[in-house]
Amino acid sequence: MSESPTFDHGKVTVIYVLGGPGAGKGTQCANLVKDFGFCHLSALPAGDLLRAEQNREGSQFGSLIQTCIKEGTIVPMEVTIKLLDNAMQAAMAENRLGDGWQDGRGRFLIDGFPRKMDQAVKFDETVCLSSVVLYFSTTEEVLLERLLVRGKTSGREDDNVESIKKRFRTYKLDTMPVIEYYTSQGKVAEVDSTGTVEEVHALAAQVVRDALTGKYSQSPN
Ligand SMILES: Nc1ncnc2c1ncn2[C@@H]1O[C@H](COP(=O)(O)OP(=O)(O)OP(=O)(O)O)[C@@H](O)[C@H]1O
Ligand SMILES: O=c1ccn([C@@H]2O[C@H](COP(=O)(O)O)[C@@H](O)[C@H]2O)c(=O)[nH]1
Repeated sequence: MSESPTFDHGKVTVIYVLGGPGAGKGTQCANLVKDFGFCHLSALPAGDLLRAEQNREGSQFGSLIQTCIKEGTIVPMEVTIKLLDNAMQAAMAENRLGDGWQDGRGRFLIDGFPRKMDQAVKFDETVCLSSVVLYFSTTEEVLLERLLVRGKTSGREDDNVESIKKRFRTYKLDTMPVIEYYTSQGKVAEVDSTGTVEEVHALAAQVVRDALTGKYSQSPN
């Protein structure tokens, strides 16, 4: 028997944001939230939620998350989906004002998720059916260069050549099939993220505008 989702996708718009490690997902999500206004759009970075859980005193998942992040592997879906579901419920409970947040409505950019097919299917079924995947594509050379620059100041345990290679492998093995799956459903909007932050932003903003006006769903939010 299938569970009914926590959120009605006719009221809650979920935009998954995918792309290789260092493609610019976090940078673009932050700019999109600024652009569309905090009241209109909320960004939930899955990796940040996992890092916060890793550092939370008493977390039973701390060392599991730490190992997965260092090894570039995917944390078991139950952990990540629960964190995202909780974060979405907390955002909805804030009773935000503004377009898209009245009467049980909400709009979320879920950054860096789903990374694996099992997560994609489970989240769509049990939390909220997604509207579209905003997919940032570029070359591995560009990704590597950006990550090594970020690694000079990020303090992230996985911004080093060894972990980056593992993350690239996981991306190809686990995440590309997710992108292919949603492509076959006509739900992927690909944005070339090789250009400047501003150039990429202009393209991504159009995808979000389209998603918020119902281009990718039957019931506009
Ligand atoms: N268009 C761009 N041009 C040049 N540098 C960029 C661009 N977009 C992002 N960056 C830089 O590249 C690095 C990676 O960007 P960001 O953290 O947004 O990527 P990400 O896709 O969220 O990465 P991860 O999946 O590893 O969390 C950052 O240092 C960021 O400042
Ligand atoms: O859905 C997810 C998202 C992330 N992870 C793990 O976190 C790291 C870092 O993620 P970033 O998006 O680059 O911040 C990633 O390599 C995975 O190990 C995950 O398991 N599931």
